[in-house]
Amino acid sequence: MTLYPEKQCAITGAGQSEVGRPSSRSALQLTADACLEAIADAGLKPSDIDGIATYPGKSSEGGGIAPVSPSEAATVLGIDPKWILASAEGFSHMAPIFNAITAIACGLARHVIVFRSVAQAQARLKSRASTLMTGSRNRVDGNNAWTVPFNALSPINTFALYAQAYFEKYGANEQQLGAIAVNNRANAMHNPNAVYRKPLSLDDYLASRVISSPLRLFDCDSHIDGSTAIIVSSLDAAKDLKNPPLRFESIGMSIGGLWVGKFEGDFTHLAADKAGEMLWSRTDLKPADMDCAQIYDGFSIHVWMWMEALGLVPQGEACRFVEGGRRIAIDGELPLNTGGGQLSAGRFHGYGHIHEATVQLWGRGGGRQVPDARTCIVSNGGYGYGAMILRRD
Ligand SMILES: CC(=O)SCCNC(=O)CCNC(=O)[C@H](O)C(C)(C)COP(=O)(O)OP(=O)(O)OC[C@H]1O[C@@H](n2cnc3c(N)ncnc32)[C@H](O)[C@@H]1OP(=O)(O)O
Repeated sequence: MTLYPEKQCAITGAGQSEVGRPSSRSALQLTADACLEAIADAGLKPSDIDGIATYPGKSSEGGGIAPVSPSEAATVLGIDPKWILASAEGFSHMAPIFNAITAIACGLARHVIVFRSVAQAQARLKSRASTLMTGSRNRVDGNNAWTVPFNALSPINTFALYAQAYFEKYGANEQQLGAIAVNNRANAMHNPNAVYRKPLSLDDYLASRVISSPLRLFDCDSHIDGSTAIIVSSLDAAKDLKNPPLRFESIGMSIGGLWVGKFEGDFTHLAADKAGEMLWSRTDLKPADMDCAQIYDGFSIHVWMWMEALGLVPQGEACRFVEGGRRIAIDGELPLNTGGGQLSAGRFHGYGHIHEATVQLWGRGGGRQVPDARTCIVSNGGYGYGAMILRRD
């Protein structure tokens, strides 16, 4: 019999700090704000939390990408966790959540707090180079050795290649890509925590500066300071809490394929399709059963590639599906990135998407609420890949 650890777990609380460009609060203060809000949202006390995890763990490289460790957070929260995940690299930014699920299913914890903090806006004030792939170093290694020597100093240079290849293979155009940015911004206007809330038209998009052809300013996510936290609880422990549990219906993960591997030389795919295959193999639900979708958007092109990898649309069809924005709007057939995504709400490394899934499933979306949303698919990552389906019964 197949065991599905995720089906024994649920999200029971969520919190998000203020989001700044930059914030006047330190990364640790922002983390405490988000975590305390999530704990209170679940109807728990800090002493109830017995596990803690973050992505990717504290980084000594600076750049504000991983400014707070689980032990620092545990200290300011006054919690005494029995299960701690100090470094969670691997299959995407969802790695600490999937690890928390495993720990809970094994009986090592009942309520795990998972947080993601970023201080990239503060870091950029100190050094414009801080968010380049080289950081402040003059040597690179690992995966960056495949790109940096060819002058691809920022992820945008890599993903611009993907966008160009997609345009050429599937006959897509910039108006279709612009539909992602315009849709996200329309939704962000109803999200008080989004960093960009000024109206954005397709003409504004087309008039914006090209950063790395064909990607423009509004195709890029934006560096921020902030923190998001969720509480992952055992289903058993979730039953008597404040919020209806948001069950993990299924999870999927994969890694590889960006630099070398299956799709080497094919810039129209991500290896995210393996995460999609795993996701759908663990549920009876189908893509058409999704009430909304929070799809990773480090750059707008990620959305097309993720939609196809998850089977939400056939390969090569995402560009036409999103065109004009009607089908992906809040009242469309697949409401997409309902909180503004990273393009308009800020670069939370996918944790904004997870937070927005909880907003929708708990009916907290106000002007951006999808009526009676009960299922939400969330995807995360552009180098390693994670996906999940959350549902409210
Ligand atoms: C797997 C992955 O996730 S890969 C994705 C990785 N993501 C990235 O690498 C981040 C990509 N984004 C960037 O590098 C930067 O945002 C850039 C290059 C697009 C823009 O940076 P800069 O040219 O330095 O612009 P700068 O940050 O000075 O901003 C100037 C103004 O432009 C506007 N602006 C900047 N970035 C954005 C954006 N992404 N969206 C909308 N408006 C923006 C804002 O009005 C900003 O003013 P503000 O600071 O008051 O908000």
